Amino acid sequence: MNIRMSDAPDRLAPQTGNNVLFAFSGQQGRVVGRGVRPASALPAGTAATLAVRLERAFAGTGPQGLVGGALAFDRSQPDCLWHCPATPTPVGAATLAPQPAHAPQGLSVSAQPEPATYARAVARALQIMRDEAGQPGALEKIVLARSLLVRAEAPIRVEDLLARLGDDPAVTAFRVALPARGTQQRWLCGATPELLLAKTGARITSHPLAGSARRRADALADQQSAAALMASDKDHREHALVVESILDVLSPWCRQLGAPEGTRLTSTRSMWHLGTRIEGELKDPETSSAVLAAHLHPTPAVCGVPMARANALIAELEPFARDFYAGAVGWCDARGDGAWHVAIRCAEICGAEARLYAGAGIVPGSDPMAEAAETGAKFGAFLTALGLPADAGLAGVTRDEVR
Ligand SMILES: C=C(O[C@@H]1C=C(C(=O)O)C=C[C@H]1O)C(=O)O
Repeated sequence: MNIRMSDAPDRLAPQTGNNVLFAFSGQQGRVVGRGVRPASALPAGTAATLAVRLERAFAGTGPQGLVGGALAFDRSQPDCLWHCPATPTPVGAATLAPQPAHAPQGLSVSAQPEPATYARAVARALQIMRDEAGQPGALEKIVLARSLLVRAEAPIRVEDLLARLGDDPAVTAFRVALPARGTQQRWLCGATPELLLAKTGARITSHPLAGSARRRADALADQQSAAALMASDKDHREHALVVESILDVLSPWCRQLGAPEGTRLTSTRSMWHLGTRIEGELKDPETSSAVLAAHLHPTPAVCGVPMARANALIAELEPFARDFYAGAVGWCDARGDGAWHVAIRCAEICGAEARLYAGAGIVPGSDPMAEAAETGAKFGAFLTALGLPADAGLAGVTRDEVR
């Protein structure tokens, strides 16, 4: 499908009140859902009840509504979806177009955990892989994340952040209102390069990424970094597990499915990735993109193989709950057409605090401190949007890996 920005329809869903509940801007189009909190919330639930909840929501408001929001990383945790009954309004009334964006002031950054602690968790996962190798159900891949807590002097303005994050044409900038914490409004806000699933009619597309290298300011060094990634056996193994899993999950839903272009290099302003575009045709074009996204996630790009084993170890090895990080964010209309993205390169914003997350896939052959450096590089785009140095996430990573 791959809608070019110029062809992509703008969808605005303003109705009751003008509070933005979700907004997306990228190659899949520009979508803004507005409504009133908490009245516009879809009853929360998990993937098991999503199809029924969507049907009920759209039955109540006719074909013009939009549902959008976030699916939690942990499949047993409730989603956070908003239903915006739409009345078409002229495009331009609400935009995500770049605007003067003011960077937050007086920022402090603390790593949680420190890179060395993160590297020890990676080493532990690698030991488990060695111990289990060859056994049925052995751990083959796990994605471990770390976090940066950024504190500002005053509440962080998500609309300013979004304008800055959307500056890279390779990403989809997003913000999704999350359930409030006490009286504080919470947002998940980010710039994801990874398409989990988009659907138009019977056509579906997924563009998984796995296997990463930091981009370099020097053109030659940048090309060398890309070439090394394309030649890396470890990164191709890490990537292949994701593609296989997505093909396995989608194939029962599809009359045709494939990855005609194979695996290629893809890039954002700060990272190189291995990516594979997957295209398919649904048996039933009425199947909602939200339902398919809920079945697909979390893919081994953010969790691991086998999924349940990796999920349990993530809870044990990471010192924080992922909540909506590494879940899915997106939107769909009454026909189920829409786009869902992997919720990465993002942060939870609550008042004057931003909690940033970044993870890296671990397979046999991974090097713990190199993975800490990779996560450090993945913070770069968000840190830049906050007005911080892109390499602030590399503090505490040993010198060799930062070169
Ligand atoms: C988990 C993240 O990114 C994922 C992991 C990748 C990797 O391990 O190479 C690459 C892209 C994403 O699928 C993240 O950015 O937090």
